Amino acid sequence: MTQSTAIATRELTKTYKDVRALDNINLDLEAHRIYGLLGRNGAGKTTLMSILTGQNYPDHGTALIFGHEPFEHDPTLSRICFIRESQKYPEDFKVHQAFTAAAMFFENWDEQLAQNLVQDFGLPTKRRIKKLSRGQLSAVGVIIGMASRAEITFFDEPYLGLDAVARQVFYDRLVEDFAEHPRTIVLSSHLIDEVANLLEHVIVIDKGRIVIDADAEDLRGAAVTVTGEAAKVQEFIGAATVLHRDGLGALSSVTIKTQLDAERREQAKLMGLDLSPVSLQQFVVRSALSETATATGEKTEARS
Ligand SMILES: Nc1ncnc2c1ncn2[C@@H]1O[C@H](COP(=O)(O)OP(=O)(O)OP(=O)(O)O)[C@@H](O)[C@H]1O
Repeated sequence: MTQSTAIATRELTKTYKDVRALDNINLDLEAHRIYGLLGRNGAGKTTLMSILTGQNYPDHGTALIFGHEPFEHDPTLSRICFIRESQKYPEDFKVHQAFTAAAMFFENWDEQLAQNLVQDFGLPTKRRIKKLSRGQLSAVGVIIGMASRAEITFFDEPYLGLDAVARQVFYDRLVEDFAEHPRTIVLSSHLIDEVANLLEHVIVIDKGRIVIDADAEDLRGAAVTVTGEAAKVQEFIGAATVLHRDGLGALSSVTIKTQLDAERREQAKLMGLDLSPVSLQQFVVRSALSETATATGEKTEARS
């Protein structure tokens, strides 16, 4: 753990009866970066975030936030904001009362930012929270998460019900505000391509295990899809790791995990092969599936 480590976990494990929700999680998250926590339904994202925010505790292992275990540790908890998909507010609270309560709790609260976001989202602040639409409720969480300016902010799929325009407002404002006020953001999302440009680092969890923990920049261009005559595709890819394989008659399209240099690209061209980039979403989906297949003894090639 270094000075700039915001979150460190070692052998973090959590089991619910017969479900191993987290299995030996070892992570180091640096301060002042935007992390994507990605994974399928039930992968363990919420469990991990709830332990990191002191709302749950592990069976085994440690989770340190700025060097402290967060569970019932108020000085640490006051540095964290956790916005969940199913965020609960006190019964009968109006929107502006939720903001007032948040302003009292978070010492870096920025009221002007909150007001600007209220305008951006067109949120009726005098309405009772229980009367809000699903998207408006998400907007309340997004505003609290951003205006809190907490040193670590967790957004657990905060966009439920937000339309495409509102989601884009969220992403744009987050990037703008982060540039002026760097902090650690952990964003869990299923909409990987939508958030891809925001993320500096990507953590993918599958069945409670970390399957990818890498800088987003390294993942862009970490795979390529080669399409063309099946025999030539096979000759070109050689022993590269195959993430996905599709075939139609004599044609095949194979996604391989590799960075191609100019020479290899030229070679593909001379062989009449097409090269297409792989989006972060495709890469994550393919890699997670191939990791799962490896772990269960299946052959990736058999999964086309
Ligand atoms: N309180 C609980 N009791 C029993 N099982 C639980 C409990 N909370 C979570 N689980 C199980 O632990 C696993 C991980 O759940 P978790 O909510 O962390 O996943 P997730 O990645 O956040 O999923 P989603 O994307 O669907 O929200 C799942 O199999 C889930 O059913």
